[in-house]
Amino acid sequence: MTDNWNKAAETQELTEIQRLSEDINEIGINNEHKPPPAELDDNPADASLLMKIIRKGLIDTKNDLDIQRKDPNSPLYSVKSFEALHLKPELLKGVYAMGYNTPSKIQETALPTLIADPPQNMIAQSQSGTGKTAAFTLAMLTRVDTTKDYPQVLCLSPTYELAIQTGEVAARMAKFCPDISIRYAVRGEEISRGDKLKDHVIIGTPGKVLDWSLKFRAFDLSKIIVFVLDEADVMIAQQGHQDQCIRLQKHLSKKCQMMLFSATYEKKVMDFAEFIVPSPITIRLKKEEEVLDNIKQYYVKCRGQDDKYRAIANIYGVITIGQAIIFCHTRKTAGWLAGKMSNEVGSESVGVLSGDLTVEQRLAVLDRFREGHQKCLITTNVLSRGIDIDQVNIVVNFDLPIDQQGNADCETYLHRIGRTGRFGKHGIAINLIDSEQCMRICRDIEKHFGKKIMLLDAENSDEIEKIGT
Ligand SMILES: Nc1ncnc2c1ncn2[C@@H]1O[C@H](COP(=O)(O)OP(=O)(O)OP(=O)(O)O)[C@@H](O)[C@H]1O
Repeated sequence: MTDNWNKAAETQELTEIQRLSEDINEIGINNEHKPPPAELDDNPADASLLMKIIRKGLIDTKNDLDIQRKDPNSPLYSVKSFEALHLKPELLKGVYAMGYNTPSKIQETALPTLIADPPQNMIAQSQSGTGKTAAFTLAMLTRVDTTKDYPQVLCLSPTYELAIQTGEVAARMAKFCPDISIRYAVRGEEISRGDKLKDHVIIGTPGKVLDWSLKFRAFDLSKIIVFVLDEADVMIAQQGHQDQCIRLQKHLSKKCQMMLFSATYEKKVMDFAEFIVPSPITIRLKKEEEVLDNIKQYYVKCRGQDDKYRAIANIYGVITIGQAIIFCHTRKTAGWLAGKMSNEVGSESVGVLSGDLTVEQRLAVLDRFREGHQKCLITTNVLSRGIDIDQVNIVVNFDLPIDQQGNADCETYLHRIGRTGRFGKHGIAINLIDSEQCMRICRDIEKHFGKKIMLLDAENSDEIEKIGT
């Protein structure tokens, strides 16, 4: 009886929620002639329903995106259309075929400069998930001369997965440019001695590109007219990558246009970038702009590893999680956590991606997650940068990111939490804290970005419910 009553009440409530959500979507923000839904503010019952709508994510996210696009402080703000950016008609068609209607701030700001003549070097910073890939990819494709059959554009990424993802974006953008040929230079792709590449665009990781260009002489670096470093700060700051990138850069012609993109640049990295890139145009964010407002950050106090696991289980039990990425410090912890979670929810729902897998295994895990077969991906820093999966609404730092000295690694933190809240979506970042030292690191991160990381009691389901997106 009580069950039926509850069900009836639930159905009525859902109908109410749907009605209200339709009203809100209908009013929309595009329709400036209609008055705001004042009655929602006035009626407390409606107001609590509104909260539920927001929590259930029933409001059309398109409207939310539109709101952000009209806010000059948002990284999605733009005043121009893609047409006004003077892209080639085939690329414009590609952009629209991808469902992009208007450019983001970084696209609007960077693209006109990147495709103008004479070519200019650029070091650009924009928050995670704000469309940097499209910005540099469109610039790369614009520069290709298909009457010449040799590599002209070289784009380097720090990881295999990111190179593949960028290549896929470039291929989709170039859908209406059938003459442009793109080649991946990543582990698993092989060429033979004596091969001469005819592809216009090479996208790969530094080691493989070095092999193909300098060892196999499969293409001539001095003929490259555009050189892109994605995740540029890590490419020029991390020892291994730095040596490789600088070796490659030495063989480029003086006229080669250099484009460096990232969401983060530590001061000394930016200084170094400005030193190695001749006369760059620099697009920088202020420190307080780096963390996106659409990602809410929390910390949970835990008593050890098992307690951290329980916190995740509690959160899972209460809020609707589209997909989650959980970052661990080591492969060992990732494996341990995956084992525990698999026991509880079944191994088919949990993926683990760490550096000990083969590239084929890594790609297969990522594909399964991207296609939504797995709801939760447990990983290490290998996946902290660039990976773009729309449905990820929670990032958990099972272990906070630290540098080699054991201090807060603020850049990695920003990239990790940026796996959620892509292109204006709402996201949640949860940091699990199990020691004084961890708490100190959390505070350092908070101070560094000047954005509050709020305490969340993972034993309190009402509190957890409030943070749900
Ligand atoms: N103009 C646009 N309109 C709509 N969606 C867009 C637009 N530009 C990019 N996107 C989408 O936004 C998402 C994030 O873009 P992208 O991966 O390029 O971000 P990013 O700035 O490179 O992030 P990160 O710093 O994490 O590498 C992608 O899913 C992309 O398809």
